[in-house]
Amino acid sequence: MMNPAKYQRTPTPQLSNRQWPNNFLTKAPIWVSVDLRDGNQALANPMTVEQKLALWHQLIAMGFKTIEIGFPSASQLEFDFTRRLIEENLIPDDVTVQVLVQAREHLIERTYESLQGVKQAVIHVYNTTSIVQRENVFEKTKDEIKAMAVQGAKWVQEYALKAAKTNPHSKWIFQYSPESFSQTETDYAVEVCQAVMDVWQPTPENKCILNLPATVESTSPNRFADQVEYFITHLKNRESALISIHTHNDRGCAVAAAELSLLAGADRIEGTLLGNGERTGNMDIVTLAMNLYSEGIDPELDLSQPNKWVPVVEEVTQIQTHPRHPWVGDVVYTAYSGSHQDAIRKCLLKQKPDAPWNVAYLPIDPKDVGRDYEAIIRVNSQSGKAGSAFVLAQEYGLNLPKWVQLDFAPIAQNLAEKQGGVVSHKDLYSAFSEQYFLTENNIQINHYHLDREGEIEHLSLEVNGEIWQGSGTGTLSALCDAWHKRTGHSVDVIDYAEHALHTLDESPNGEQGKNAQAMAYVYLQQDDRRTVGVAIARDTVSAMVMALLKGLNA
Ligand SMILES: CC(=O)SCCNC(=O)CCNC(=O)[C@H](O)C(C)(C)COP(=O)(O)OP(=O)(O)OC[C@H]1O[C@@H](n2cnc3c(N)ncnc32)[C@H](O)[C@@H]1OP(=O)(O)O
Ligand SMILES: CC(C)C(=O)C(=O)O
Ligand SMILES: [Mg+2]
Repeated sequence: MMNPAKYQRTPTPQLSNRQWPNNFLTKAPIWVSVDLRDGNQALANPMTVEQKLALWHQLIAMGFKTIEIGFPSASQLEFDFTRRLIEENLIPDDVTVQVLVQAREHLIERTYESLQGVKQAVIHVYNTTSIVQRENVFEKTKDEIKAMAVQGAKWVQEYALKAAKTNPHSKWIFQYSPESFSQTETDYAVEVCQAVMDVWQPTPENKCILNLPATVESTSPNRFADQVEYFITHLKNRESALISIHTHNDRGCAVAAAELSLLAGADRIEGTLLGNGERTGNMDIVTLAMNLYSEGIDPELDLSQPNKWVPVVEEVTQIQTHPRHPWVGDVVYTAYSGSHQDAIRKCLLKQKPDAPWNVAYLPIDPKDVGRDYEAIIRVNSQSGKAGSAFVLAQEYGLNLPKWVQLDFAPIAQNLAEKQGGVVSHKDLYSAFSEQYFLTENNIQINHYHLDREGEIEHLSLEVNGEIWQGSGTGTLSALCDAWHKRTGHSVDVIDYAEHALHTLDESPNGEQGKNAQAMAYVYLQQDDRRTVGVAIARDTVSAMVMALLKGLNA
């Protein structure tokens, strides 16, 4: 049985003059991928060294400059992976590796051992400061927990000095996390971090990193931002620390919390690609980076080819990407519903290549992340005329006039209802051509002849072996006249449209060349019936004649 009385709100500081809601983001934060550590520790089957290497290379290719590679003191595999990166010289000069360790001496010692010969590394030490863990896990007072942090900071510093004796060229950067910061009294978190800084004595030129985790997300993003703003504004020597944020997604708001933390003054964000991580995951760097991108901010990560990096992430985590995952899911740029399709089609027609992106229902240009417009609109039973028109235009170059779109809509709808899912482009085109195109089986036109006499055109045409003749102010009206003479029925052309159609033709020597054909559409009124005819032919007149004949016989 559900019982909300069982739960209570995590206390967060009362800010009387909070600033973060007034701020805007203007640049990307310092990104830190923790896929190889936090992401990895959440997997039922942790990554092998080879899988870690595959992901490492991918992260480098995407532009990450700090990568938490693991917990080298935790297992031989983690240790060996660290050694492999160093010994095989796989760490580019502009990339810094980061490693996690508890505030325990033997683990810190082993961590430095794993890093022998590294050019530069972040030693990330943590201990929890949260109320629940102080009371129930560590059974320690606030002062005792602070002492653990101080002791950890001292060991980190001492072992760095020892390492400098054998490897004077290694540069060490110190990072401390008050684990479960978001479930810690914020003034106490400041006190602990201040004590750690007293040990490390960082300066603005040689900063330490203070990483503030929402280890378990337990407040709303605005209250987490309050915690961060309180922390930053109460830290004495803030200019000597980089403020880093590490959120988890228990309430589904890890990205929002990180984004608001940046408004509150944070410099650096830790997270994973697509949000793999403990429980509901770590903060998804892809989502946050793309959020910035969609507001015109350079994310300083290359996320343009999800088709390359998503499979790597899926392979090492054995987790499939949700089709509606923000920015990169399979269907996130696809519209099935009629009014969305209509709006997208109209906006895309108006979108100028160099103008700011201004397309309804598409927050970014799908091409930026390697998506074709072809996949944007898929026709099913929820689609309207615009969906079919878009597909036939994108895939087959047909610019259907609105009256053809309207005429074809029920046919496409019928097909979608019969098939019960998405109608393939091919099926849609077949339905269209079956409905409208004139084929040689229907009618054969052997030749036609046009003569102009002043304003009047005379048309002579052989249809299925019979000669038709008529006159009018143009080819269409001459043809309508010929029809009237033959059948006694009058026909009016309500509308007419034509356009060139470029198709690729294969020449006998195998080379492909462009071939222009003519597409014609006619909209006719015969007695009380309205019909549509469409045709493709070598020249405009033939297309017009054939379209009209098709319309007449529809
Ligand atoms: C929020 C996070 O993501 S934190 C990172 C979590 N990641 C991992 O734990 C993965 C790697 N960890 C491991 O492989 C193992 O935990 C090891 C090898 C590091 C340590 O293993 P063990 O020594 O067997 O201890 P175990 O994991 O059970 O840790 C519990 C002990 O460490 C202490 N401890 C836990 N965290 C810390 C810390 N940050 N600093 C100091 N002590 C700590 C606990 O109080 C407990 O002590 P006790 O044995 O005296 O009761
Ligand atoms: C070790 C820390 C940074 C962590 O992963 C967490 O608190 O979530
Ligand atoms: Mg974490």
